[in-house]
Amino acid sequence: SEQLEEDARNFLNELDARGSQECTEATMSNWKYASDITEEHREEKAAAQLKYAAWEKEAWGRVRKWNGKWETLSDPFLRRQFKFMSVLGTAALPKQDLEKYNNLVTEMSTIYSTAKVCQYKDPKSCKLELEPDLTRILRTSRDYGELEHVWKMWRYSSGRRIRDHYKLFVRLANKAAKLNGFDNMGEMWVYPYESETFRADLAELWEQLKPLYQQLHAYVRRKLREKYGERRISRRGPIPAHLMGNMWSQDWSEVNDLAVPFPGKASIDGYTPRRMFELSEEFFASLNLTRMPSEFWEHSIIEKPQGRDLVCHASAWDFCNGKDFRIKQCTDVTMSDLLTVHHEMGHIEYYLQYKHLPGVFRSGANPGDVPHAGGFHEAVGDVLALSVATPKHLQKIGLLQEVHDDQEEDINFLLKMALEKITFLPFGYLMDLWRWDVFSGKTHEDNWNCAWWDLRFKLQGIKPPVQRSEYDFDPGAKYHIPANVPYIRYFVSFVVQFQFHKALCMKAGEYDPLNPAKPLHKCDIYQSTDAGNLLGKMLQLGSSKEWPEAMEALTGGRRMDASVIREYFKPLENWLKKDNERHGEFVGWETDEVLCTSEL
Ligand SMILES: O=C(CCC(O)(O)[C@H](Cc1ccccc1)NC(=O)c1ccccc1)N[C@@H](Cc1ccccc1)C(=O)O
Ligand SMILES: [Zn+2]
Repeated sequence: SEQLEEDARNFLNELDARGSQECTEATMSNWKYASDITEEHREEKAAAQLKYAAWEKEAWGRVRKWNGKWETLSDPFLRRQFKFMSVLGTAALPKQDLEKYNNLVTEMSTIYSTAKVCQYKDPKSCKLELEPDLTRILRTSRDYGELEHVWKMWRYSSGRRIRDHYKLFVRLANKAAKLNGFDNMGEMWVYPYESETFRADLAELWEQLKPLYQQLHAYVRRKLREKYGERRISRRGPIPAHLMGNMWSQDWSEVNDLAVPFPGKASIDGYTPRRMFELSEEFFASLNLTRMPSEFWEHSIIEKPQGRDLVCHASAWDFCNGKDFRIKQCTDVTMSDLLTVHHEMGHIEYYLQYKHLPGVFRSGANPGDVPHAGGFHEAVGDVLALSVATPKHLQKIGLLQEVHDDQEEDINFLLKMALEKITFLPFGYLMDLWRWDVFSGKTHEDNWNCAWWDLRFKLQGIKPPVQRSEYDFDPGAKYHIPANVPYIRYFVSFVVQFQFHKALCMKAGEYDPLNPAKPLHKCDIYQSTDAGNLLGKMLQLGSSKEWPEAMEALTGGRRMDASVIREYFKPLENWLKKDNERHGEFVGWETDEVLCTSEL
């Protein structure tokens, strides 16, 4: 009835106004702790989280009174708000359990963010931190022993120390999931993807992408064998995990110099973090998207503050008041961090584009909210970075001197992109494959670490440089596990970002499937307001529409489609096949080594 619609609209508006206020308060306390880890800030954050949970419970109780009525509303925009607000989340836990749950996540995240490691050459000096120290060593050192030391000691100082916290966390997480009507927390995490076939679709995407990954793996293994010798890198075995230039072997682009036969690297020396952020803002503005508000520049933390502990892992924050948006990032002046800058700015741009929507359609950065269409949020900045990374664009902005537009440079460029994008796929997939199995009980806590290395071997074709056991907890050495941030969103993003890129490139006239002079990997959408307007229209939807509908608005398609990323890398795939054949490389990996012993 008209009256019911009217009452529902008023009811939701009132909840939304109060919810934004509560959200602002809670986010501020969360920010203060994440940017300055002190006991006082920890207590304040804990209290604010309980206060926010009390509000969520009150709102949920009032929404329930509409059960049986809201389903009959004719406006889908209203129905969808009720649908989202009907799932309470972890606030469903009894107060003591919720307090314990929150404290465990904060404690695990703090152990991770404050972990220190001793120098390889000087065991008495133990002040090395993940950012920037260990990240730099992993990226620049080619000393096998030093890399092994850093890889092992990081896991000793982070993952191993949170194993027991994680046991209790899993129990409480599953208790919360059951109180929400889910079998376990893994089911609650995939619910926002609103698709019965979501997990099957992911498995199919990986099957379609595995052949390309295996070709790349075989090529890189040969290059690393040539560098470190046959004894360390066997012809048919998995690659030792500490040699890929990244602490988690999730991005191999830093071994680019070993893998890519030619120099000609772009350099960002002489830049400052502020310039890096302004460069990114410039790109968004060139697309007729929104520039950063003044509060952003005023309150963001874009360089690591000295003299205090903080969570350095990058994040983008929405303070729920339509004005205050911030990034916290311990920016290092490197090309890799320039990509992270675009990634974080993409989150902020999404916030800015959908800030007019009701709060329930604005997915937040808080790990608590499982953002709907999480994969899109993770893709926005990366889509722009696909244009920025092209030699054509890097030369345009003065980050690359000479550009010769030939086949050699093409393969060179595609190899670097594959070392960043293709090598990530198995990692992006296995992170939650492992966690879903842990939440469902399929992987028992006595086998956590060896189940992790089974997946790391099976999907990534890597092995630990030193044997592991169940005294270790290597998943805990990756931020998103102690911080309880779901990860499948990144796998989704790495697939859909190429679908978005293709649609925007066509709109910008930069890509033409019938014109070999305009292949997808050479496209740069910079300054295309047509492309920007199309992207903006999708961003303004937030999660007010189901994600296939949002995708259709941009790409015309409704499914995740691996054929686009395969098309982008086609020239490289052909080149790798030929090169691996020419060298008689074995494609794939096998081992009879025991990577992890399950004795406790
Ligand atoms: O973790 C990140 C970047 C941090 C973030 O922007 O995804 C951040 C993670 C986070 C931090 C604190 C609480 C929750 C999530 N996510 C956000 O800031 C965020 C999340 C959802 C909505 C809006 C912002 N990237 C992943 C994967 C990745 C993505 C892109 C390139 C390379 C690698 C990684 O580093 O392993
Ligand atoms: Zn992100």
